[in-house]
Amino acid sequence: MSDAAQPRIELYAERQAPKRSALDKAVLDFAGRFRGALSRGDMRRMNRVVQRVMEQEGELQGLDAGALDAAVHALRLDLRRAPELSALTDTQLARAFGVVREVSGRFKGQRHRGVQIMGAFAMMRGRLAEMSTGEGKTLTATLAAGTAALSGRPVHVVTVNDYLARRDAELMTPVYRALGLSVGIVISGQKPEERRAAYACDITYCTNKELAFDYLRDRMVLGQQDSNVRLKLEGLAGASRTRDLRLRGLHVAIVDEADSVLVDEARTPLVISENADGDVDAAVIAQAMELAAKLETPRDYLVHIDERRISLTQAGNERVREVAEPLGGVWRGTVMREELARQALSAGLLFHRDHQYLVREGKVQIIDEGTGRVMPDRFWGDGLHQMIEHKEGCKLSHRRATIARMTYQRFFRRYRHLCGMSGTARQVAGELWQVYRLPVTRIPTHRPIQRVHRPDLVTERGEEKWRLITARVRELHERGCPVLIGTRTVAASEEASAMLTAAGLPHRLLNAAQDGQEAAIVSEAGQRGHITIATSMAGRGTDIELGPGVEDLGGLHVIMSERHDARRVDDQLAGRAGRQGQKGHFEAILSLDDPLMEMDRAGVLRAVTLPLRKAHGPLVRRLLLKAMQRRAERIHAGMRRQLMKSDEMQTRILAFSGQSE
Ligand SMILES: Nc1ncnc2c1ncn2[C@@H]1O[C@H](COP(=O)(O)OP(=O)(O)OP(=O)(O)O)[C@@H](O)[C@H]1O
Repeated sequence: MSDAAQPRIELYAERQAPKRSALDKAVLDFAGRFRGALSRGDMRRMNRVVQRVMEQEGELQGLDAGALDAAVHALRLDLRRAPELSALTDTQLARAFGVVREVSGRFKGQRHRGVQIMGAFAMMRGRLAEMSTGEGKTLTATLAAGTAALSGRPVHVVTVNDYLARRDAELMTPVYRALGLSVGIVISGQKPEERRAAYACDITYCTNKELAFDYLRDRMVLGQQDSNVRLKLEGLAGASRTRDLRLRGLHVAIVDEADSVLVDEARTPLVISENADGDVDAAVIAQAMELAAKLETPRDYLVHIDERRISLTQAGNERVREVAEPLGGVWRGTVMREELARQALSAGLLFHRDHQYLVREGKVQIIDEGTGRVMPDRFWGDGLHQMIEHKEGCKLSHRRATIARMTYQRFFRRYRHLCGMSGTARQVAGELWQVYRLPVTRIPTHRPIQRVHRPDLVTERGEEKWRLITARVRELHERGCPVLIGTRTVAASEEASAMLTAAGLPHRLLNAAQDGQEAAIVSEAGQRGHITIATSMAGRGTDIELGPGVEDLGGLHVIMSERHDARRVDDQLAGRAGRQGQKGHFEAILSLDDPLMEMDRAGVLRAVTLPLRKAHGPLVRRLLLKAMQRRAERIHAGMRRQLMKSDEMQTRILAFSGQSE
């Protein structure tokens, strides 16, 4: 790329949060309600860009290889003049999309469709393009990533797991290479030099987790100040400190599965910890667990299942003091002993094997409840991990100390240009605007959706539910229809597998395994006669191709056996059927025994609605479960707000002591 003009990009660029008054913020939050829907004018502009791209098709297809290269070169020179991505005009975008589309047609055999051009246009305008599952988001990203990279800005294409990062990068590399752009991949297990080399490429495909942690490590090198200013001030370009940096700043992020990355993952803070000096005091852990066994609910403590929290009552505090104070040591401090008691109660009551964690090779490994995947490198803090290890009879792991911490919310807000794609973002549009100032724009589908949604079936009891599911699966299987059964947790998928095995129905079970294997199994789920069980999130982002003759049988049949805490995850599961205008069926077979009903802690709603359920049956049961799901969504949104608040507060406090990031 030495032939092109030097891009005028900043060293380690990132956006500084604008200082706004509370009133300004409130006005902006309010205005956001109207930002998602495109105005008629915006719509006209978007359609005009699509039209202009299509109009160039003849001219561009007529170019020979040399002439197309020259067109790419001219485009690059033109795009590099823009001081900001947002300054690119519609005419420039239309030309860029036209050229990238032609290159994609020649080197990949796929020309972007009108709706994909719309999605890319929305992203170049700093929006989140909501495109239904199966609409080809991977290809859509090439228009935006290619254009942004040709303008000289480092682009990060962010996705949810290693498998997808690698797969998407490899799939699209022919297009980028033909545009003269280099592509890097950042996934887990890579060394710092490999990462640095990948981030030095024009376009880097990476997972949100690796990216955010690499940034966090860079911040530890750079310290607190505005990094760009600091680099300039200290004249560090080329000096040793920049050599330690991994990224080149936060210029452009294109986030795939954006609701999962920006909203769901945002519930967990990013923490870099290291093995701390000294072992965990095994005696204290054992004492805490013994103490917890002596406490009784509701006298001593209350369990808040929905918020996953335990609180001690006045009597409980007193009891803890009585039992623990004589033990001496850490037990003498009131705050400490109450915290230990709460943690020990949580370890026993809120964290369950095969739900929140697995025990593998004598180690407690956390399960990501959203994806059902195991996260071997994560640990619960404040002694909780060790208490669970104690409970399971495992060897206690090392004590860990936090050395840096931040949230995804804070991280992604720092991008100069943030945009994304998702099949399901509308339900969290308010939050995406409030947190990231990212409006959601709905893009129409390429072909009309043919998926049939059957009404939910809700039984009173779990056993009845599984009987119905097994019967339905058998009926479909006998006709040769492929069936995909979605469960919420690993444990539930195993239960489902046991049921089907008992019923003599051959199936493939997919949970918490490797992403690559998962994707392979999910992608085969559309073959005639296949039965597949998967946790709701497994295989997200993988295409399910229908086998020969399967469309005539009604396409893939998806059965949801449990509602997830968020409607979006259910919608993702439904979207596995009827992709790209193909035929497909979706139905939910649920029960009032499902864990979602735990939200109804004391069973009040259940008791109140019992006569109604008797009189009106299924409808009331259906509404009851929906109400619980809304409640779960509200609680989780509250937890994310709380995390953001505490993150902001901590930044303010730590900024004084110079420890944050
Ligand atoms: N313009 C196109 N021409 C031909 N085939 C296309 C085009 N765009 C996408 N496809 C094909 O459509 C299929 C679905 O694409 P992809 O998996 O990217 O969808 P998606 O929107 O990411 O789905 P999900 O929301 O489930 O992640 C792929 O097989 C892809 O090759």
